Amino acid sequence: MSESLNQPENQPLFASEMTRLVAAVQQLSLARHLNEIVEIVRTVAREISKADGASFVLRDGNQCYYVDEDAIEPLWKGSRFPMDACISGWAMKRGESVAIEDITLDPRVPQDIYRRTFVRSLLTIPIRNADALGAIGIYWAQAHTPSPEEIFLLETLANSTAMAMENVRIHAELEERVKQRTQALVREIRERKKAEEAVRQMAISDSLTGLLNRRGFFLQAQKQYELACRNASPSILVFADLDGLKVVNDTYGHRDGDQMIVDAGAVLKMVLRQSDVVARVGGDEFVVFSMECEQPEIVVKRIQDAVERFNSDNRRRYRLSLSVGVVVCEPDDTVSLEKMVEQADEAMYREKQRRRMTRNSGGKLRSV
Ligand SMILES: Nc1nc2c(ncn2[C@@H]2O[C@H](COP(=O)(O)OP(=O)(O)OP(=O)(O)O)[C@@H](O)[C@H]2O)c(=O)[nH]1
Repeated sequence: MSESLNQPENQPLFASEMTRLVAAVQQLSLARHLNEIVEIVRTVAREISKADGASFVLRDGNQCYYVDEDAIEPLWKGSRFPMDACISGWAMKRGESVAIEDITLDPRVPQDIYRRTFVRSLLTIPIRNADALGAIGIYWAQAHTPSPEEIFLLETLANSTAMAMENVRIHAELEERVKQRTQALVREIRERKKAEEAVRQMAISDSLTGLLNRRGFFLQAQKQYELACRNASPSILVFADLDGLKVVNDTYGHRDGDQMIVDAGAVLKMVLRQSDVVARVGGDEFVVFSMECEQPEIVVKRIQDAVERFNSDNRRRYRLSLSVGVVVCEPDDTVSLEKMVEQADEAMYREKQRRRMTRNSGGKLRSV
């Protein structure tokens, strides 16, 4: 501290400005963004020095960026000057405050930049930690030589500013890290959920047809069956089995056999309602649970008509043929879904036998 700070006549003035500075330092310690710091510093710098203007300058690479100002007339807000071409750059580079009573007489001052301003005297205080961060510029319209107290107060303000800027940088870095970690976690959770859903789908799906498999069928149909029982409404269970798949496999190969299974699944899916639960429950066996109860004969006819349409619309090496059994499920939850699948299977089997007999007796039902 310089000698003049101890002089009694300076104490009252110094005390009120010190109080203002302490308040500013507290505010700076709480600042979380650079613009808060800029606002505090440019205002307090002018108040403490009773100056006609104060500006906040940031070092931006090799340039001095005049971020903001508080002055009786506009100065250079928003402008950038090379470090070597302005007094803030000079102060930043040397880490020294510069006081100039008459700017017109100082060769370091770029006259063309100052000529159109009110500035007659100036004081520039660098803001630094290990590196130059910026500067505080204070300007007077009349000739003024800043006192050591003024310089001391403004240098203290500059030091607190450097600390506040470092806090803001660390805070922003932490915030960014938290943000990135949070985004990574959200991505991880989303991907895990997707993977879990894919595994769940795989566990209940038939990979060849994309229909539900046996497990998926019982999971979904059971829910619908319970709902139908609660609503006391009958539903239906369809069991369909391909005719002659073995012959197709043996004659044309398994690729055609697979295609026949896929075709059968597609026909069933097309014929039935969106809400019906359709599954492939065995090699060439399909089941359907429908909450829309219809006469079994009508359901069978709809399926057989669709099979016929398929055969006439598609040029496959085989003819699609399905034996279909249908049971009506009364809303009686003492009868299990498994039991009803069994009953529909038996109905299908009877139908298959009937078709076989028809075929053997010269009927036209030919699957290949
Ligand atoms: N291509 C293919 N064949 C399968 C698949 N799963 C089972 N099969 C075959 O399907 C045939 C089923 O034989 P069967 O139960 O006698 O059925 P079918 O030949 O349709 O005879 P019917 O039902 O009596 O008309 C067997 O030869 C199985 O090997 C599959 O995923 N792809």
